[in-house]
Amino acid sequence: MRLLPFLERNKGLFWAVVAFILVAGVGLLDIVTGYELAFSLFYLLPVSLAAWFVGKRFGLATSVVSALAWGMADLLSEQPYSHPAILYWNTTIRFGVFLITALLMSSLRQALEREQELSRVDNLTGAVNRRFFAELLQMELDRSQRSKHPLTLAYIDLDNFKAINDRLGHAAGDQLLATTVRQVKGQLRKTDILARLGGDEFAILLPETHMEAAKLVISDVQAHFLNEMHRNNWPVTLSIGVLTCTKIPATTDELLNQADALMYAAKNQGKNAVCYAVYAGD
Ligand SMILES: Nc1nc2c(ncn2[C@@H]2O[C@H](COP(=O)(O)OP(=O)(O)OP(=O)(O)O)[C@@H](O)[C@H]2O)c(=O)[nH]1
Repeated sequence: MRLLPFLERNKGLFWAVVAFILVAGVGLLDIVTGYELAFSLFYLLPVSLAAWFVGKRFGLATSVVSALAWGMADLLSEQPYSHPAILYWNTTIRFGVFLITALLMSSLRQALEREQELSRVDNLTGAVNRRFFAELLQMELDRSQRSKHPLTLAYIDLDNFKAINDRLGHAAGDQLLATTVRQVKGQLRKTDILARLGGDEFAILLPETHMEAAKLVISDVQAHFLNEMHRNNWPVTLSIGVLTCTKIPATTDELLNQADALMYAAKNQGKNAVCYAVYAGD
């Protein structure tokens, strides 16, 4: 099991409490052991946890509390200083170190989140990419297995898309692909997932959806898409294979391959068509 995703399962409140307990624990140890033993490093743990798991603001608050706890430990240890201001100076410097740590941790976290987001979506259209779609599909298959509810997968391929590239240029083709995603997304629920599988191929995952409900969605998708193509004078249609699973296939590939085969059946019917089937196991 990977450690970070495992730790991420806990809520912010949990980490806020952990950070608070750690600061209090380290502060107490610092007081009990006196000024000879250094504990600076251990304050960095709650500061880092707070900034990473809860957020920048809580990281900053933990930095203040940690610097104060350390200052308090110094004060109570009655360590002799050549000037009383030294205690305040040291506390400020420690706060600075904690602050920098908290800011670095929260920036790192934000960069990681941005990176994850970018690795999950297709740059051109903003739809989920193939790799992340496979992960989401697996999660939905598992959920469907538990709930015994059906799910539906639609495999979509644009018809005659190459002609747009050839006639109007690649940029127009790109625009058409982005428009496709916008149009299709507009007809879906928040829980449905639209992915660009590559080139001019897309997939829609409709969780908790049986065939009759899927037919309504697909018919809306098709109607809005064709309307938009007509408006732009783009002679492009959709070939769609729609597979509803009442039993859960062993792998996501099996599901995708069967939906792909249905899409090809629709193409072979002369394009601009939809083929439906139910996956009920072998
Ligand atoms: N503009 C653009 N074109 C792309 C992109 N990715 C793939 N393509 C082109 O999309 C075309 C897809 O090929 P096909 O599916 O065979 O073309 P088609 O005309 O739709 O063929 P049918 O599906 O048989 O109707 C190829 O010409 C690719 O070069 C992209 O990101 N942008």
